Amino acid sequence: MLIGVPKEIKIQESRVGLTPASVKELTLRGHPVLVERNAGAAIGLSDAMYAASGATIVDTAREIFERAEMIVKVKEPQPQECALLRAGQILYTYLHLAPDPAQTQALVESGAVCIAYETITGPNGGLPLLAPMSEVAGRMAVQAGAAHLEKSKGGMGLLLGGVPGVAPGHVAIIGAGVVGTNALQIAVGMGARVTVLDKNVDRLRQLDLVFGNRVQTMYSNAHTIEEAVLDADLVIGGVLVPGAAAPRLVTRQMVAKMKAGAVVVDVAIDQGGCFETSRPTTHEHPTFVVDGVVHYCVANMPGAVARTSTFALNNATIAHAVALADKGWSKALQGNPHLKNGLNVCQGKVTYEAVARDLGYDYVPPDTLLA
Ligand SMILES: NC(=O)C1=CN([C@@H]2O[C@H](COP(=O)(O)OP(=O)(O)OC[C@H]3O[C@@H](n4cnc5c(N)ncnc54)[C@H](O)[C@@H]3O)[C@@H](O)[C@H]2O)C=CC1
Ligand SMILES: CC(=O)C(=O)O
Ligand SMILES: [Mg+2]
Repeated sequence: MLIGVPKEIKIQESRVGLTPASVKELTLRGHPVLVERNAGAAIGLSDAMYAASGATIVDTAREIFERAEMIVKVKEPQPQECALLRAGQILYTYLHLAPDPAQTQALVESGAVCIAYETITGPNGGLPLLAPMSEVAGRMAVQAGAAHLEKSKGGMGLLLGGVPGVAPGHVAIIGAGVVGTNALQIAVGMGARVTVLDKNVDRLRQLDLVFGNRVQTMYSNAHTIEEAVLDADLVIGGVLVPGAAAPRLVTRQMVAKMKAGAVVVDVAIDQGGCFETSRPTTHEHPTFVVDGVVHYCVANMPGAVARTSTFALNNATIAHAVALADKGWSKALQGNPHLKNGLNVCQGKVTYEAVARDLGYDYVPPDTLLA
């Protein structure tokens, strides 16, 4: 199968869909790979490294989209990329469709076979192709939050870990999944006081066993969320209902009552965000202020540490890329129910139930499209 890797074009996005090592996995199995010139140059992955792994370097994304049978990317296709997709072509990347009707419409119209990293499941549960980026974003969330608590960034002028004789800041983390757990690790490491909320009590139990009295665990409901958010200096949103738009758990009224100069980092923004006041921002302009509260809502946080993120992502994506290339999409999906859960749009149909429900499409089960 001919595979294509265009250079990412989202603002300040330097990750790349395949590393040279991943390219080699594919070329060694007889699958030719086209890589756009300079696709990995910004993170030290040169065209020469790709060529040494057997890739052919091509000058334009247009040529890659025209020729490749499978496109491997990182971020959701931007409008000019959607316009280049072809019927029957495989698109293997993050999509985050539920909060993005325009992209969904474009993918439906393309007729392409669109497999979303973020809804592929794992044999032990969880979302193994989302997890590495959630690890990155969860760790970064505390870093970003701490930086924006500084006066020069609009915050209240608070050092998260405190100093001897002065109390540390309070970090409230909503969602105790991969983002939440990684944020918690860093916040505890920095010496902050930490509260973590989730609806999944088993998850809270596990964190309690590991972190003991260094974190306070709370069952998540409207009451506990309000209590935690109003007392917090930094609130991190990391909730997820897989594939669906994020629940708006922190209301505009709660934000209005937060401390002046507090910071919220809405990691769940790529699924629409869990603060009513959130809207997506970019690494170029990462924050805005509502009612005196600094909002950091960057939808591609791992793009800021693109080198680490690219290697971590490829560790999780390459096995399915190889299966898709070896078997073709239909056989690969028939042979693996977890990969099948990644199919969001296929040949003009919406094949992921939560996306169909949130955006008002008819849901077509993937099995009806597998030959
Ligand atoms: N902005 C960015 O750059 C990035 C964003 N993300 C996003 O972060 C979000 C979280 O991802 P993961 O941690 O991997 O998901 P996860 O599935 O590991 O964890 C989500 C947690 O949210 C909890 N949850 C669901 N409803 C809740 C509620 N009402 N109250 C409290 N907790 C609730 C679940 O029980 C689960 O423990 C996703 O939307 C993901 O796409 C991930 C990576 C990068
Ligand atoms: C998960 C995601 O959206 C990202 O890594 O940008
Ligand atoms: Mg994102």
